Amino acid sequence: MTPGVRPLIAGNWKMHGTLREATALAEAVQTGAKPGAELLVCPPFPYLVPVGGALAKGGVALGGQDCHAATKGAHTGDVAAPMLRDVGATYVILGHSERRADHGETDAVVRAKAEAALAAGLIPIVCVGESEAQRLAGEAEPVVTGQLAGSLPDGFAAAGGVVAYEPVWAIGTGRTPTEPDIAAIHAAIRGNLESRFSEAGSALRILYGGSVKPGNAASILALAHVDGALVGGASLVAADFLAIAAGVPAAT
Ligand SMILES: O=C[C@H](O)COP(=O)(O)O
Repeated sequence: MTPGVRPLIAGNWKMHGTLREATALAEAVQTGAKPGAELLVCPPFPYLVPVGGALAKGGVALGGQDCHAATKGAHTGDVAAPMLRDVGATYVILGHSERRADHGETDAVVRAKAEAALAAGLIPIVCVGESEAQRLAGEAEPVVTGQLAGSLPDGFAAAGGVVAYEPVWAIGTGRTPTEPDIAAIHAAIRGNLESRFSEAGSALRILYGGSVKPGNAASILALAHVDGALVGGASLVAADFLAIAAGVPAAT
């Protein structure tokens, strides 16, 4: 955890759930939210408005899982950043490895989307992370710093942008890097952010994602430069998501 930085626990619901399940989950998260970490949920697009309604009492932020780089136009099936802002989202996840893999999103595409998010007043959560082959080849750090260089727009730090480190091989697998390995990559990300954005880079939040569960969250969140978590599967169960948030070190 970075001193003085409010941690962020973000739930990426991916392509899961029904309308009824989404609103019930949002209500349960809001009811159980405790002071401490900032909480964020990112439902599928069709559920943004009802989930936003379920969160109307405040205390839990709403985010999208992607946006287009353009503000409007002939882009069938896509959603523009101003539309997300219009329905109450304040964050948007960008460059998730599933988007990079399923939709061929390059660093340049992610950067363009992040610029659109910033222009719309959304805080981008830009995801980076190495494949298993890259880790085994000892390339995790250069892969991640290369993705940062290509994906982060210049206005990222001024807007309080968030980086999420998600090793691709740890997503949904129940496997995680060792804590020293997580700490090493987060330290490298911090160094990269400071070298590009100077002092502002010291306060940006760096989330860890990849098989975060109630049982491993507290020790991961206690690591230096781990300022929260991007949670997939465990964010679909309110009790688990809230237990992860409860693992944030008390001193922060
Ligand atoms: O965005 C979230 C990540 O992809 C992590 O997913 P997971 O917690 O199911 O491993």
